[in-house]
Amino acid sequence: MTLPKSRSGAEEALIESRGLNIKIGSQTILDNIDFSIRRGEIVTIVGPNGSGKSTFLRTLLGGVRPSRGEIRRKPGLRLGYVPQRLVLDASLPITVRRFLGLPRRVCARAAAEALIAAGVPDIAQRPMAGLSGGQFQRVLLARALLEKPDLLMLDEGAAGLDQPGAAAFYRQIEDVRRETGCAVLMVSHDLHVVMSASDRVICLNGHICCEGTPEVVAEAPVYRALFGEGTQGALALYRHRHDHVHGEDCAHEHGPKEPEKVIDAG
Ligand SMILES: Nc1ncnc2c1ncn2[C@@H]1O[C@H](COP(=O)(O)OP(=O)(O)OP(=O)(O)O)[C@@H](O)[C@H]1O
Repeated sequence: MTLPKSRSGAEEALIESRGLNIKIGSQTILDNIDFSIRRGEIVTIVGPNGSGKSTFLRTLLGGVRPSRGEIRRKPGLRLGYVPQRLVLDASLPITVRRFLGLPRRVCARAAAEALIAAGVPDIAQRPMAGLSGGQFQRVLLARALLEKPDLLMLDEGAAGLDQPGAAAFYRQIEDVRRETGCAVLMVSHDLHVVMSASDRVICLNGHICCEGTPEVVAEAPVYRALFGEGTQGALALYRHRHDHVHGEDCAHEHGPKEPEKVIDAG
């Protein structure tokens, strides 16, 4: 389905979901997800393991069919996707340049530009098997940028990188956003970085627990219940026992009713 033209003149969402419900077998993975993202926004989804983050991205990408609700895309929307993990056969003798041309051939110039935009201009002739974790992630980013995406989606794009590596990766994402104007939707566990690099954060746990600016979400009791206190920027992820009760309007409450101490996110 495509988005209708905006009557208000406000910028249309690139993609949005309304009342989205995803079931796999008899298990409800996601329920009642209302979401939208606009050009130039950086939105991060946080949530404990198994909370439905990847499933949500896959649903937006069209790989998972909603059981209920709808997804609407701006006509002609171009998506770029950096997957959570990609395992290449280490014995496969493939260079970065060749990898970027799979499964669709790309010209040398486009490949070079994508590598520059991803911050690794000099590695085109390097074997994929010899790349560091950070370089590998940037090649995946370059591959997503080849699509010239309106919306770049990253599923834990900085997974496996150390803190400085992850911070540098997210700075690169911000550069890409600034230079191309694309929107960015990312799943991340790097909460300390996320909190500084996002315009908006969505805390997911099968449903949207809270959302808003990083400052607002960091103060929300439900977020604190999920993620606890930070220790030198490395916040522990706790498996969430869903023991909080939402008020009628709490699912989309932007912030706590009473101010609380902001956790140390950084
Ligand atoms: N293809 C599938 N078949 C069965 N169950 C699935 C499938 N895909 C996801 N699930 C289940 O859906 C739930 C959400 O999984 P998902 O990968 O979306 O969570 P996540 O928040 O991205 O987790 P993580 O942080 O560990 O990557 C999990 O309970 C998972 O086991």
